Amino acid sequence: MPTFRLLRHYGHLSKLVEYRLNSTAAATQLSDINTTNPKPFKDIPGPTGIYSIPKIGPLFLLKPFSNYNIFNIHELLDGLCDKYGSIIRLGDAVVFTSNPKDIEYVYKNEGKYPVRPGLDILEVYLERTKKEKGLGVLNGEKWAKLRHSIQKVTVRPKSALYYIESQSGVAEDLIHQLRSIKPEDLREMLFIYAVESIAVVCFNKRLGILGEHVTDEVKEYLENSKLFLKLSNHGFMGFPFYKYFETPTYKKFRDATDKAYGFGKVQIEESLEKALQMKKDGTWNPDQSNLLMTMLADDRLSVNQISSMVLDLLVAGTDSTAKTLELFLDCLSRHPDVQEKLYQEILEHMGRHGDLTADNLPKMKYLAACLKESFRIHYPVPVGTSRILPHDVVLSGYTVPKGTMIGLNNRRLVKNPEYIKDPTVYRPERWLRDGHGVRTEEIPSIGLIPFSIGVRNCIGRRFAEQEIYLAVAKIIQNFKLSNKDTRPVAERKVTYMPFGTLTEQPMINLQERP
Ligand code: HEM
Repeated sequence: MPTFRLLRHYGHLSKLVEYRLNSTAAATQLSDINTTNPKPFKDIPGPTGIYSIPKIGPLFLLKPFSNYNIFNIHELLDGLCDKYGSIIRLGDAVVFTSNPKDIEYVYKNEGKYPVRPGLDILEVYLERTKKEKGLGVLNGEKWAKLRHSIQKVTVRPKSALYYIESQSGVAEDLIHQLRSIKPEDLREMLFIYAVESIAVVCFNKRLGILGEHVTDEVKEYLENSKLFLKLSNHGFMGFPFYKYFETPTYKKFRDATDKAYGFGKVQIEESLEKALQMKKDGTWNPDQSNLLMTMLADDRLSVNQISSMVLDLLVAGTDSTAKTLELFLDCLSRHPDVQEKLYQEILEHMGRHGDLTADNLPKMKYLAACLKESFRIHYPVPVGTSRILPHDVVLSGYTVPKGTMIGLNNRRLVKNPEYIKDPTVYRPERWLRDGHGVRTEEIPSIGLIPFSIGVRNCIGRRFAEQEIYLAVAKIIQNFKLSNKDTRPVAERKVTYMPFGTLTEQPMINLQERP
C-alpha cells in the first residue's frame, strides 16, 4: 500500500472522529437497502461512558489512558470484538465490522470514487511544500484521473510479468547477499531488496543498492524513508497541531520526507530524461511495458504529477513488501514440512538452479497457498481497509450514517473460528483447490483480501506478489530455513508500523542446501 495509503486507512482515531462528509456522490437510499427496521446507530455495541463522548471519547482507549497506540491497535480491537461482537462502535463516527456480509455490502456501496480516511500529515506536507499530490492523497475526480492513467500498466494480470526477468536478477542478488549475512541483518536486507526490486518497475533500471558497497546516498535514503513511515504513524495520534504550526514531529517528518523525496527525484529525473529522449527519437516500443513512458504518453499528466506518482509507488511499494516477506519467511522457518513440500514444487517447476518465469509462476500453486496462509496468520495491515460512504447504510441490522468511518476488520474475520477451521494453525493446504476448482476448506471469499478489492484496491498488488514469490522461491531453492524460537506462528507478536512487522527481530537461520 502505498505505504502512506495504508497509513491513511488505519487507526488514527483522533482523526477518524472528524469525518462526517457531506458527499454529493450518487447515493443509494436507505430504502434501497435490504433491511427492515434497522436499529439506530447509537445501539451498536461498544465502549460507553467517557469512551462514547462525541469526537474525543475513543481517544481515552489509547495511550496514555491505556497501553494501546497506533502500533498495537489490532490488540485493542481484538479485545473489543471479544467483548462486544463482530460490529463495534467507537464514539459517534467510527465503526468496525468483521461480519463478511457487512464487508461485502460496504464494497458494493463504495461508489465511483471510494473514500478512505486520510493521512493528513503527508497532505499538509505536500501542500506546504507545493508538491503534487499522488494517489496516496487524492480523492474524487482527481484521484480517478490519476488512477486511470496508471492502472493501465499496473493492474492487468500481465503487468508485473513484463518485469519478471529483471526482478529475477534482483532476487538472484539477494541470494548472494544472504549467503554472508547474520540473522539479525535479514530485516534490513529484505528492505533493500524491496527497494531495488520496485525501482526496476518505477525507473526501468537497477539502482544497484543490493551490492557489497551501499553508498552513503543510498543509506541516507533508506534511513529517511523509514523515518518517514515511522513519523507518519506518530502524526496520527493526538490532536493534529501540525496542521496549524510546524511541531517538532512535523519538522522531523518534513526533513525525512524532503530527503527521501529528493533521492527519488534524482532517479526520476534521470529516467524521465531517457524516456523523453526515446519519445523524441521514436525508439519506444509501446508493446514493451515502461511505466514512465506510458505515463508520459498520457497528455493529461504533467511531468510533476508523474514524478509524484512514481514516488508514491516507490514509497508504497517497499516497506509493504519487505515486511510481508519477513513474516512469510518466519512462518516457513517454523514449518519444515511446508518448506519441504514447497521445495518439491520448486524442483518440479523451476529445477534445482532454474528461475521463476512467466511460464512456471502460474503453476506454483503451493507457493501461492503458502503466501495466502502467511497473510491470514499475520494480516499485513492492522484491520483491513476502511471507507467513508456517501450515504447511509445498514450493517449487521444497524443504521450507519453517511460519513461514518467504517473499518473493515478482515484481519479479525480470517482468524475467527466461525469462518476458518483451526485458525491458529499455519496450513497452506486450506487454500488449494481440487480438480473441480473447489477449495478443500470452505472460506468466505471476502475474508482474505490483503490488497483489498474494488476500484480503489492496491495498485501494486501484482508487483508485490511477484517480488515476494521471486524472493521466496529462490530462498527455498537455495536454503533450508530454521528458527531457534519454537513458538507457534500465531504466538508471534506483530507490531503495525503501518505494515505488520515482527515485534521481535526475525532470527531465521539459513542453511545452504547441498
Ligand atoms: C504486500 C504488499 C502490499 C499490501 C499488503 C498492500 C495493501 C494495500 C491496501 C490494503 C490498499 C488499500 C486499498 C483500498 O483501500 O481498497 C493499498 C493501496 C495502494 N497500494 Fe498497496 N499494498 C502492497 C504493496 C504495494 C506496492 C508494491 C505498491 C506499488 C508498487 C502499492 C501501491 C499502492 C497504491 C498506490 C495504493 C493506493 C491506491 C488508490 O488509492 O487508488 N502497494 N495497498
